[in-house]
Amino acid sequence: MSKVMIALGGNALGNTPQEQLELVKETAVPIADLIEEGHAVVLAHGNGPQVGMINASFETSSGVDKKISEMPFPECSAMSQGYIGYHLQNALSFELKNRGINKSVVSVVTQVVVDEKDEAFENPSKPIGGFYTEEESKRLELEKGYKMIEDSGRGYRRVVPSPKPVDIVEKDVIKDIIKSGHLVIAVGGGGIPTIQRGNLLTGVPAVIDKDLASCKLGELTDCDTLFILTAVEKIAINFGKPTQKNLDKLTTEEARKYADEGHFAPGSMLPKVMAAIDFVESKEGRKAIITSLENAKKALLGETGTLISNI
Ligand SMILES: Nc1ncnc2c1ncn2[C@@H]1O[C@H](COP(=O)(O)OP(=O)(O)O)[C@@H](O)[C@H]1O
Ligand SMILES: NC(=O)OP(=O)(O)O
Repeated sequence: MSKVMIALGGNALGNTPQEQLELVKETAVPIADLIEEGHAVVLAHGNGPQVGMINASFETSSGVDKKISEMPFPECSAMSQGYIGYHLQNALSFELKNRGINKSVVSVVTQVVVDEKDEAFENPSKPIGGFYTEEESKRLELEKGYKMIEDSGRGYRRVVPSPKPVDIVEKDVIKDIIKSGHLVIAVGGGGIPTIQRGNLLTGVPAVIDKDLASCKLGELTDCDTLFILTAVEKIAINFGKPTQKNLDKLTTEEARKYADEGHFAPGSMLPKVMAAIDFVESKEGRKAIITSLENAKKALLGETGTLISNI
């Protein structure tokens, strides 16, 4: 049995709180399957759509009603961890109880240390919030000073800095929860990005990539498998072209070569592949699997998904 660090992608959560509350019931099933089979699981999730929505809502409301204040970005990250964690806890507890599995599910509001000199602060690249037309995007750039980019043919989105995770502040308590046999949800949305000066931790306006933060948490909690669950069953070269070829297995050297050749889109698949490479190379014997949520069980048995491994 393995110890699995799961990074849950956007399709596990949907785009609105109402959609999310329904979707997490399905999301809980493959996760409970893994637990039922005896695997130890640590769970992380994204927050791009959610943190963007929370921040934009406060900005808009505070412009209309002066009794509503603007919400600083790190607090928006904390709120996103809170409500996503609440939905996941609720759905997972239900699914586990129905199977007679006696485990509590708990979310840890997680702060992740970043380097204040990380060059990502000068180069916003992480898409958040909803999708806009080109016209709306130009207006948002002018009116709100947002930086907007076109996101993989899906429309325009706001981008914010995405520094690399350096350390996880709550790592010891997360390890204790795992040791106690309960299910922990941590580094939600990549964690709240935090600058550390001595004992003082200060949140900063940014969004850490959840796949990179999951890689860091998987290393710190000594997981043997990093499981990146997204919308595709396998990763591909020549993605979206007539020559697309899905990949079953690749070494970190092959993965790096394909990444250098530009096969993985920067705002979406590239960070997943980079997180997988980092995780596999962090300790001999570690492996990473990228697949879809519904294929999680089969992928862990080696029947589908893309396996990144040097064994
Ligand atoms: N080479 C590739 N192989 C497979 N999928 C790719 C590739 N390049 C880009 N993608 C896209 O990346 C998406 C996953 O990224 P994203 O939607 O940002 O992830 P998340 O599930 O974490 O929200 C896939 O659904 C697919 O559309
Ligand atoms: N924080 C983060 O990586 O979120 P998404 O996976 O939703 O982009």
